[in-house]
Amino acid sequence: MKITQAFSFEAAHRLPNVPEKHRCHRLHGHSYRVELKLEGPVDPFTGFVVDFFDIEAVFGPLLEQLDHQYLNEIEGLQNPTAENISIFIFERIVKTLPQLASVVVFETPDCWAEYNGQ
Ligand SMILES: Nc1nc2c(c(=O)[nH]1)N=C([C@H](O)[C@H](O)COP(=O)(O)OP(=O)(O)OP(=O)(O)O)CN2
Ligand SMILES: [Zn+2]
Repeated sequence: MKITQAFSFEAAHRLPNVPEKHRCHRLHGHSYRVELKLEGPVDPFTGFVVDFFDIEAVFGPLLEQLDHQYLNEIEGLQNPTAENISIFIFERIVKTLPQLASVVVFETPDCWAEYNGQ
């Protein structure tokens, strides 16, 4: 069974490794959407793969570190592409949420990256 919980945060960033004339080289912001996708068996008693409240409890503190921040200043996010943000989140929560199958980070409704650990 697969379950997904979605979150959102606002943040500023710039992409330091694109050419100067690339518009994302300049400081700008996004309303990010994060989807945490989990996979595992349904517990026959609770009916849950994982309680959504437990997912929120694990991800909440990390979400707070990202929300309304300049992402480039966060250790490990010096090049905050959607790809690198999804890796950053996955690596920090997978040990506590072993059912985590992938992390999807939407920069815009049309552009996103999904990381499943490889
Ligand atoms: N593979 C990736 N490509 C790009 C990334 C990324 O993370 N991974 N990021 C960017 C910039 O962050 C850029 O800001 C993307 O957002 P935006 O310019 O707002 O996107 P749109 O082209 O959809 O904006 P419109 O104004 O709606 O045209 C670039 N590439
Ligand atoms: Zn951007």
